[in-house]
Amino acid sequence: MSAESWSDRVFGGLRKTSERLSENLAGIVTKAKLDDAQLDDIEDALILSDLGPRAAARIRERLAGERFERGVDEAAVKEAVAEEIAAILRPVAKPLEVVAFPRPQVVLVIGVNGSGKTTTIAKLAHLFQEQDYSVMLVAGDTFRAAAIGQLGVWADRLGVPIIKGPEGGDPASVVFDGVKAATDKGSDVLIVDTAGRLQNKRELMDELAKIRRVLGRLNVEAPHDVVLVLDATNGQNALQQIEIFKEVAGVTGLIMTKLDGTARGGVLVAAAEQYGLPIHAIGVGEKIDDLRPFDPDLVARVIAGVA
Ligand SMILES: Nc1nc2c(ncn2[C@@H]2O[C@H](COP(=O)(O)OP(=O)(O)OP(=O)(O)O)[C@@H](O)[C@H]2O)c(=O)[nH]1
Repeated sequence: MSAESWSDRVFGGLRKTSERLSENLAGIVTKAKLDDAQLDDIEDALILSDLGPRAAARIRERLAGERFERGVDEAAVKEAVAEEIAAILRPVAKPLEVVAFPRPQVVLVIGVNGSGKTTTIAKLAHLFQEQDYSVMLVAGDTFRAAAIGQLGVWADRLGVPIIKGPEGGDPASVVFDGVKAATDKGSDVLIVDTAGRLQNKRELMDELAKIRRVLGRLNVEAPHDVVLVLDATNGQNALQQIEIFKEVAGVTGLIMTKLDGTARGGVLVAAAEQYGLPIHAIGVGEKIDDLRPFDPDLVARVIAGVA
């Protein structure tokens, strides 16, 4: 762990998002009481900050119902916004837990190329290692030699075994080998990388369905988790990806990466409100320990600019 604390990194990572919201809210509250026009402006500001129409409407509702005992000013509004964002995030904040019996717990990781999938797998492996779980990786994206190579480099660095097939090989057969190897070795967690070819929905769907069939034959419970990795810099497109991957892959939870590179981190709130899928962790940097289970209250306060 680097010297900087995790909350400092979340704060630093979400700084742009927080500034965006502050800029959008600046100067809106000008009267002693919030009137409808001001509430409309606040709602617009929240939508402009990528929180999405549903979360924005919910926060508006909350503000309209607030009594603001100590007078209304920007700080009071931000405080109420933070509280409502926390109320949206709390129910979905769920770390990935290793509960599978028999072992291994099979975690299928999906997401479009470039979303940060490979790095996230490495960070997840590290997170599990820190909890004393044994981890094995499967390079299931057999379409790109680079993806296999990159995961291999991470596996070496972390000292975890990795099962690879030949480039162009059948992903389901590599996954099969992975589950067998992890079972034989008694590994606690098996993390499976998959191809992210969203351009060809049919092929992707067939491939994931085949992986599921093969997994199910070895262990009816597997995959235990289907984790979608999203790149926060994609803003509203990230929501579309949830929609599509839910349909093709039966997503069980989300990890949002690259929150440090964007002012669009509000999309985390939109995703939570719109889909209610568990959010397992957030990524705020490229280093191995830049991924942690997320603390909804901390994130809410940072986004709203009251931390
Ligand atoms: N700033 C920042 N960069 C990240 C984060 N997560 C991943 N990255 C970077 O994003 C880039 C893409 O990450 P990969 O892990 O290669 O993503 P991928 O989805 O596997 O992409 P392909 O291998 O191209 O399919 C890399 O340069 C990572 O270092 C994050 O939380 N913050």
